[in-house]
Amino acid sequence: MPAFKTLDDLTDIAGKRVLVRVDLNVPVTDGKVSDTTRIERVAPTILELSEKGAKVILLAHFGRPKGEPVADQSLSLIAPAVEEVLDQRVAFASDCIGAPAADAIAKMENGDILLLENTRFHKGEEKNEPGFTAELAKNGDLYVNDAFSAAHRAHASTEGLAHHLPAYAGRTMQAELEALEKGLGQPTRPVVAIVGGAKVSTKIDLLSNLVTKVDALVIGGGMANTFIAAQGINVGKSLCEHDLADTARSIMETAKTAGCAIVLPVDGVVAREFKANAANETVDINAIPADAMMLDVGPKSVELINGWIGKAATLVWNGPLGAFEIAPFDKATVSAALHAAEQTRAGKLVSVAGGGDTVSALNHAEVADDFSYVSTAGGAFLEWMEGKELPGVAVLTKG
Ligand SMILES: Nc1ncnc2c1ncn2[C@@H]1O[C@H](COP(=O)(O)OP(=O)(O)OP(=O)(O)O)[C@@H](O)[C@H]1O
Ligand SMILES: O=C(O)[C@H](O)COP(=O)(O)O
Repeated sequence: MPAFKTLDDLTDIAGKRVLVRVDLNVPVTDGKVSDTTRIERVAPTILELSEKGAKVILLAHFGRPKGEPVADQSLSLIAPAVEEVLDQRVAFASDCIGAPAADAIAKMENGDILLLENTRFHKGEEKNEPGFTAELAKNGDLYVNDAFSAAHRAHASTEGLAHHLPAYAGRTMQAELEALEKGLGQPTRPVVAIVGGAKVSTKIDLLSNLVTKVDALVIGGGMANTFIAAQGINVGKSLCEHDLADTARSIMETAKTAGCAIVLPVDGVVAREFKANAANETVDINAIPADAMMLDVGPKSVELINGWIGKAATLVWNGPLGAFEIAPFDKATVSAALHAAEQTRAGKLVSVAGGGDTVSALNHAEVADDFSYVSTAGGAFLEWMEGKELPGVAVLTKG
């Protein structure tokens, strides 16, 4: 375990302004939070600080707004869900720096909770700009980072602030690292990783290292399309990063050298519209129509994937196999989740899954409680798995 200060070291904090970085990047459907797991996980830290009389000021990002305010990425949309989970009033400030933040903080009483607007509405956040970080730091006396799932980002609110204020790990940060170390510190082989989802460009690079650590890498979801296209197969209108074809090919080469099997879909469920119950058909991977998109892996692929889950002693999973939010494109994810849960219950598998939507998919399949461990982190979890130093964790250990 990294040596950092925790909430146990924060005793006399009544009246102190504590900036708490949390991850509120939660799944939203039709404007409503569809999975509150990430909020539930940070609730203990928020409530403990509030009970100790601190003024609890929440910092978070939501989506990828590129340094400009975007209405549907405002944290005001998430605030009601935070209030509901905490069962406490949560005030909201329309900016994370400047007068809106300062005014809202000035009104706080001891124990109050305030949520500041999306940190990514400012370019300085992702650039970890000293000027922006100093503006954020003005609003606090202490800094607590409880956003393990954003700890792979060296941003102002996840890394920079720890250089300005006395810094502490929150309860979830602590618990995630302990649980991952326990479950995956020395994994029993064979280790099978499933990587799917939609964040292709930010996750694909991680795979070249991951294939040297695991025995098989199953690629599904939007991630698979880039690999399929890299083999010269037409993926029609599927989510695909064609300019990452070389990266995909090089990952497959690295995997071959490392003796890691790469498992790609052999069939897919395609549709012309990205919506629930869209007309769909199951096709061979070589027969994706030019005007259609693959929204789920097909039944033959599911059989293949479940076979690999059956062979695994340890399963590491980030990213759904399809667009599980819209029926019937949840079938592959649900089937693999049920199989992994069954193997885990039978004591044959250590199953660790992580990621905002991945957790939501496991909840949808009603098996989250059957997995050995469910992390809130997706990208951060994969980077941890690679053995990479996470900037948001490393900075907390610097004293
Ligand atoms: N074939 C596909 N086409 C389009 N979208 C897909 C496809 N397969 C999965 N997805 C989408 O991927 C999204 C989840 O991907 P993502 O990489 O964000 O996973 P995650 O578990 O949330 O990880 P993280 O916590 O790192 O964000 C879901 O919204 C799902 O609809
Ligand atoms: O959802 C996540 O994995 C974290 O909140 C990080 O989000 P990001 O990939 O947009 O940095």
